[in-house]
Amino acid sequence: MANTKKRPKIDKKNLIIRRMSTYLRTLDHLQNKGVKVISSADLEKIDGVTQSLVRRDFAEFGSFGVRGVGYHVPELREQIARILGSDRHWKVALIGAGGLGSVLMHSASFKKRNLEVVQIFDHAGASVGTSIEGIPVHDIANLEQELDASRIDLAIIAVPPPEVQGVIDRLSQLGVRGALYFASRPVRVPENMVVLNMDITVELGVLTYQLLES
Ligand SMILES: NC(=O)c1ccc[n+]([C@@H]2O[C@H](COP(=O)([O-])OP(=O)(O)OC[C@H]3O[C@@H](n4cnc5c(N)ncnc54)[C@H](O)[C@@H]3O)[C@@H](O)[C@H]2O)c1
Repeated sequence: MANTKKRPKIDKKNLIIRRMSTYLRTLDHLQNKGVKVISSADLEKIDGVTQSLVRRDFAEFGSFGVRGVGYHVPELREQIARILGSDRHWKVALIGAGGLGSVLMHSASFKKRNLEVVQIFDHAGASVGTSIEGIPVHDIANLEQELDASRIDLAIIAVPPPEVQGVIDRLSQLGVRGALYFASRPVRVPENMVVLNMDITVELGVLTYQLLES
């Protein structure tokens, strides 16, 4: 039997932060190109949102921009960076220095958001004893002895899927408050942590939902 239940609109409040992060990426790009002022119409063209949604998103956090003039790029960039916490310095532990971990270490993404990897852990026998971008790779067996929980704000977890939960639980015990992992599987999130997942299968589900709606 066909499901007649109304399908909720996808733009729920929890997506605002995600869009704010997207606007910040755009503003970085515009600032690098020397653009000084933009309108919500410009953001609409670049980020695929409506002008009214841009304005509503900003209104959640205060009043930005000047009516009839638009948004001053450096100022708006600074305001959004402050909202997202990207204006402060975050210390990161990278767990898993294989293919993805190495790519992330060499990418500009961390620097763009003021993230600094200060410790790296992997399995003995893999890259332990080497260093990436000048950061030595430590043995995950010694995590409890060597992870400096007072210095680490969050962890990036790039280990094989079956290993992710164990790593999250150990980080939680050590008092690490946040983690991002990439495996395509759910995890139990400890109460003292914020855990996010980047998974292409999830994004594809969101995309196909939106295609059904459009
Ligand atoms: N979301 C995506 O689009 C995407 C893309 C690529 C990979 N991934 C996921 O990212 C993760 C890493 O993938 P990869 O290609 O870098 O794999 P990889 O096998 O190249 O690297 C994994 C690394 O983790 C280390 N490791 C294994 N168990 C560990 C543990 N308990 N503690 C610390 N280190 C450990 C291994 O020694 C290895 O160096 C996987 O979960 C994979 O599914 C996701």
